[in-house]
Amino acid sequence: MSTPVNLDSIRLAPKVLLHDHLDGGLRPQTVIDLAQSVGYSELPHEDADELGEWFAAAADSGSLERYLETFSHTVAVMQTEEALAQVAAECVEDLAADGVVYAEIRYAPELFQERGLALDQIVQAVQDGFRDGERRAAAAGKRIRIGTLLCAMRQHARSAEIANLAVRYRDAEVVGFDIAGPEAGFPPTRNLDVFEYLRQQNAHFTIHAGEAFGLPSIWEAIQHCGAERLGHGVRIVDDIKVAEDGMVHLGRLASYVRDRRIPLEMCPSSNLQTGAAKSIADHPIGLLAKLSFRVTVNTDNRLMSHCSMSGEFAALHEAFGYGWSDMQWFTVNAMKSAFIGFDERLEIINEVIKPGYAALSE
Ligand SMILES: O=c1[nH]cnc2c1ncn2[C@@H]1O[C@H](CO)[C@@H](O)[C@H]1O
Ligand SMILES: [Zn+2]
Repeated sequence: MSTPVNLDSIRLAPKVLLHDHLDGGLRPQTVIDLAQSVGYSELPHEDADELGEWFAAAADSGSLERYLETFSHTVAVMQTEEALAQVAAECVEDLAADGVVYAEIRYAPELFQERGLALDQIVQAVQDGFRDGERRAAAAGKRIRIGTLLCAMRQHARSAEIANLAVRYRDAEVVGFDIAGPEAGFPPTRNLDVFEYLRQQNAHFTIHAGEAFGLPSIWEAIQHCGAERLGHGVRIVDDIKVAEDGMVHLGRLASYVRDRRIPLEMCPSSNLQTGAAKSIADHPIGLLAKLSFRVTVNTDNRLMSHCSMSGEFAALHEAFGYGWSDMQWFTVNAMKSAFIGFDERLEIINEVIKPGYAALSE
């Protein structure tokens, strides 16, 4: 008999996470502890529960720009190598405890130079933390692997440097590049030379697009920049018409995204907070999954959106009735879309994901 689907059983299912920000996933207590050790006194609360609630409420603003303001606190306490390594190791522990077996975690190295760290020191500290977290998870009986994505901030002008950093560390589990930050006013085409460089290096990249801004941003990300995946990409629904009789018509861009199997890194809870969707039940993920786009489910920022991979799956189960086979589909979609090698992806699908779901749905 199949295991009933609930938050506890979903935590046992193997899950794959492609879109999660390191500086958006700290434990509230760690924010407090690090603030104390680095002498940061601007936190709005000194109690972990209250601080956690504050982040979720402050990020619940209906605007991406205001959502992003909350990162000033997490970024402020991550300015030393020790802090970066601790946050990275705890991130892995938390994901492993939630049943995540493979995750790509992203962050922008340029944000952690307020106290003079060099970009290389930042990347090395985070990589050390991830390896430490993988070992701690293994000691607790959990198998997890972490790939790193380096982000450049759209509003800054350092993307060439960061892309170069990503390429230099690609043999040390930095698996790709991304651009993040406010979308309106900062089109991805500001970085065309950087994307050309990455393609010439045979390097992988995704782009935050179609979250706060619509189709032009998605079109530029794919057709001008050559993004392999879309961070969010929710607004692709603007190119899909569903008639009253249920007939669906895909515009040329939506057709291209579906035909080319371009992965959508969807983050339902985060989208409710930035105003990209009204409720989980209204979230375009339902339609896009039904139309067999290559949809993946992600957390974006576990602290700000007060969420987890299991929590996202549980919310989708409630809104759309998804069961184990749907969750396996999302998970295999994500694993196929990861930036690690084909043989490694296949191994995780066959050795971990399929047996994991088979055990739950038997
Ligand atoms: O959903 C998002 N859209 C755009 N930018 C984001 C989102 N979440 C986080 N960041 C930005 O990415 C930086 C690097 O991790 C964060 O500091 C935050 O400013
Ligand atoms: Zn994001």
